[in-house]
Amino acid sequence: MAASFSRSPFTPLHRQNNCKFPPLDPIARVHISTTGTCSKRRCYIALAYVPNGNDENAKSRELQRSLEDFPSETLSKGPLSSTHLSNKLSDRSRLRVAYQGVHGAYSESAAEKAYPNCQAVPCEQFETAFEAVESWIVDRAVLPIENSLGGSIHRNYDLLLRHRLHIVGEVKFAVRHCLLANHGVKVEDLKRVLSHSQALAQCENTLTKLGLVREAVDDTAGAAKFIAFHKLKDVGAVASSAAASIYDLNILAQDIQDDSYNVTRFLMLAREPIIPGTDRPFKTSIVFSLEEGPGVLFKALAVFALRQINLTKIESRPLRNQPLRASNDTNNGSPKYFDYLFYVDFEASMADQNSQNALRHLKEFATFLRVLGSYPVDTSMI
Ligand SMILES: O=C(O)C(=O)C[C@]1(C(=O)O)C=C[C@@H](O)C=C1
Repeated sequence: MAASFSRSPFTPLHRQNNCKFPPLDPIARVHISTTGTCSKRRCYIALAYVPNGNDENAKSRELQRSLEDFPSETLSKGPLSSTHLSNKLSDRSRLRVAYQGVHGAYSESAAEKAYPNCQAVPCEQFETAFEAVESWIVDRAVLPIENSLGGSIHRNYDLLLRHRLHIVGEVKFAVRHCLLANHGVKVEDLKRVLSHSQALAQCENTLTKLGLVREAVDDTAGAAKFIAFHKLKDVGAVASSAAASIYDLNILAQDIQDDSYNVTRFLMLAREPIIPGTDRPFKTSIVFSLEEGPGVLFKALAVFALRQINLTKIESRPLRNQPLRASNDTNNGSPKYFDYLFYVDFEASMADQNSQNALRHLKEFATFLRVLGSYPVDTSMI
């Protein structure tokens, strides 16, 4: 039987016709529906924060978003005003932090590391976490952006651009994977293994040696929950030791990641940027696009090199919704180029004159430039 995990951003897993997944945890699991038709208990959220950008404005104006399984204190018969919402937020002593996955996911632990004593709020998809912050349902989101073994989480790069949240911090989290199975199941009984695609990639060598068929699902803890609920005897899960105890599974093998140093970097996202400082090491994340032409990327990176600004990450992503561009010597049959967005992290604060000069220089020839955030570097030892 193939695990049927939800791919639709708004369909709760347990509502899928062919999935007998258990009901979701009692703790708020945020489902934001654009149609507003799927909620048991519904609360209408007036979006107090209207992001810039025409698309987003249009979407925000719809205003009616249903929220399922949201704590009753925030449910109201009529639409909530922004005043209601901000009062609710200020009443609360604990920061509400959205993460993707279910209880026991690494992202939950990262959220708790980033914001100790927070109330971690599980979300089905990355996009749901972005929307939960934008619509004031939660205060922050903590989402993975890259891993030392598996590389970039491209989806979150794309969502950073599509949404208007600000990066206000980063947190690095050591990921130690276990092979989990139901009690009484031995390694040799296993035929398949479920986990998040990143987790499967991080355990490539071990899983290949064991000859297990890999199946990607939404998150590691969700995989553990699934095999436990269905009492599967020939399917294992790659997840944390915390997930093993939460879902009462046996740990067949520990530290199965390909390298003992397996670190995921998470971004902390908020509606408002923080004021960049110079009192401690800061990092700045930007995204830009360039004209096509020889040496243009070289020129863009030189604005940092010339000022001795160290780059820590560069990622390119396709520029969506933009037709392919023809080369300069346009004639029929001439080559067409893909357009790219370049995401760059550099080690400097936006409060530094040096950074401001670099970005002013880049703006002279970039076709698009946005600062995603300037935030303290996570210098904690892993
Ligand atoms: O599935 C989880 O437990 C997650 O928190 C997601 C996630 C990811 O998206 O990369 C987070 C950390 C690990 O790298 C593996 C998976």
